[in-house]
Amino acid sequence: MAGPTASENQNFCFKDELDAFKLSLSPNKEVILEHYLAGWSGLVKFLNRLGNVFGFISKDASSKIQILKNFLNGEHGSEYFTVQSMVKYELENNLVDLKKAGSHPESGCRTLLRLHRALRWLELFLERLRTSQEDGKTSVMCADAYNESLAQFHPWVIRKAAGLAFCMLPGRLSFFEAMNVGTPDQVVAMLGEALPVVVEVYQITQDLYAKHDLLDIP
Ligand SMILES: CCCCCCCCCCCCC/C=C/[C@@H](O)[C@H](COP(=O)(O)O)NC(=O)CCCCCCCCCCCCCCC
Repeated sequence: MAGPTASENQNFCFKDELDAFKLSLSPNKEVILEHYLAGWSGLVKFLNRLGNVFGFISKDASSKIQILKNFLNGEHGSEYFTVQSMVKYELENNLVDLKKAGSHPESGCRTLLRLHRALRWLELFLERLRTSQEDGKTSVMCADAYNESLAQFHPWVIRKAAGLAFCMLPGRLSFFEAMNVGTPDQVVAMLGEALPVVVEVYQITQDLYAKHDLLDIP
């Protein structure tokens, strides 16, 4: 795998990507979709830098980001300003398949739920990275975080493919370097600052989805 060139590095810093999640929190603690999606796009950009073996993961994430962007830029875009307004709008207008896939297989609510579940994986993985020792293995941290979160929603074949892809992750130091944040200590400090934001965005969305009984939509 060829590493990123210096000029690519100038355009990328993992901290910026996580900052988008901070921006996604409105003053009254709603989640602004545009910034939430920018956060995800940044993560996908990072994943693409790690190599082609993660292509099937980044493709799926990108297509979900795109579905939501299309709503945001579409005729009813203003209804999609926050995750809260999206849920209200789609539910009030019967735009969500709540029990089984029907006429709205790609609603904003179900699409965002997939990313939301992945955000929990991100939280667990980043926390493991943050507290890892020098000899820690990113592949193990990633697999443990996945098994504790997203895996329960995936069929066997996806779990298998994901497990194989995790083995191709670079070691802890190269991984930190790819983040382009600075020394390992600086990466750890940045993660310590960024993680509470990811946790908060996750929790707000989780509570909202639980309140509307949306956590299991197909
Ligand atoms: C750094 C290693 C990255 C590993 C990413 C871990 C998550 C593994 C997810 C495997 C997903 C495989 C692709 C297919 C998924 C879909 O079946 C499934 C269900 O969708 P459906 O209901 O429409 O069918 N989709 C999903 O669950 C959504 C997955 C979204 C994954 C987003 C992953 C973005 C990764 C960003 C990596 C950033 C790493 C940063 C660390 C410092």
